[in-house]
Amino acid sequence: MSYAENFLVKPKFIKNKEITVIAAPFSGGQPRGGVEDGPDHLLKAGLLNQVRNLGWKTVGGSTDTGLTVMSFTKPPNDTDVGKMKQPRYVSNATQTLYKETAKVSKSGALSLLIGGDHSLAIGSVSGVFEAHPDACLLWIDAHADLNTPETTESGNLHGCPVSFLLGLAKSAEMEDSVFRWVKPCLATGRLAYIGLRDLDAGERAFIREYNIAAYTMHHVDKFGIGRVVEMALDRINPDKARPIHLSFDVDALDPIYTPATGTPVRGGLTLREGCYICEAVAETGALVGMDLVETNPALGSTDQAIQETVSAGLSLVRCALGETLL
Ligand SMILES: NC(=[NH2+])NCCC[C@H](N)C(=O)O
Ligand SMILES: [Mn+2]
Ligand SMILES: [Mn+2]
Repeated sequence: MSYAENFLVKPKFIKNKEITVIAAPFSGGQPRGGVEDGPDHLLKAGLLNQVRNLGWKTVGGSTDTGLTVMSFTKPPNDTDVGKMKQPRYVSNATQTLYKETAKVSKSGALSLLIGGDHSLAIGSVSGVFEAHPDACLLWIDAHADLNTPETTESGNLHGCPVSFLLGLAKSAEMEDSVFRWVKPCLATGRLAYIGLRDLDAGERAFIREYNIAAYTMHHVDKFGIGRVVEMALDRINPDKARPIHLSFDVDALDPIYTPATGTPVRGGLTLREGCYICEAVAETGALVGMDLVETNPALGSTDQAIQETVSAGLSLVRCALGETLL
């Protein structure tokens, strides 16, 4: 038995332990420069080889090395639509990503998105759910990213992807807008959050109204991460039959571990708690898609801060792919 075969994750919905990495150097969903360099840092730190060393076959991608590096161009005259900032840029980018991700997922491989800001999840989740329509979504984040074009206070679209996926935006802004292509693919009962600690008023109202499974840092303290993950998965995947998409915003972790990110919030998950979530998902064998987003190397105050953020991100990916299973 080879060293790689020794890793025990047994993917239920993925062909031959195949994976394609999609690098999306995109920052249009928020105002801070640098998050577009996240993928490059993660790749230079050895992401592809680390994935391969866990027995995954990196397949497909534009260069047939299992990696697709996307490129995005800013459309001219991208004026605000309602409160939404850079709506055409985000719509074009996420639509392109959606098509790429759907292709990967339909090929039977696991789709791993490295970002880039969290607006990208409009595309990655749409693409994964096209191939796996019965999937559920675990969203690990300090934020709910559940604002609609009406409720957003900042206008930054990285604060809105979940509302698009759920189809919560009701206004004409959505119907006539550049985001017409987004088909709501997610039901409120298939979404769970872990790590929340910075919610806007509109987001809190939606969580209550739709009874969304939302575990804040308070719940993590109260029940411990083990129970929280169990409760979250019981809510969205009670029969354990559904594929799982894991969308991980590095700001879910405490800024002690991931300082180089655009909207850090103190009082977050420890690195071990973040890894535990990923390990618990790996254990199910049901992972079909993962996003690792919001690594912004430009916001690390020292080289060490950047390096720690990148290596924490890599740990999360490896744990989700089975590194620590015995
Ligand atoms: N993906 C993120 N880091 N999102 C932060 C969102 C912050 C805030 N709730 C907003 O809508 O602007
Ligand atoms: Mn966040
Ligand atoms: Mn986020």
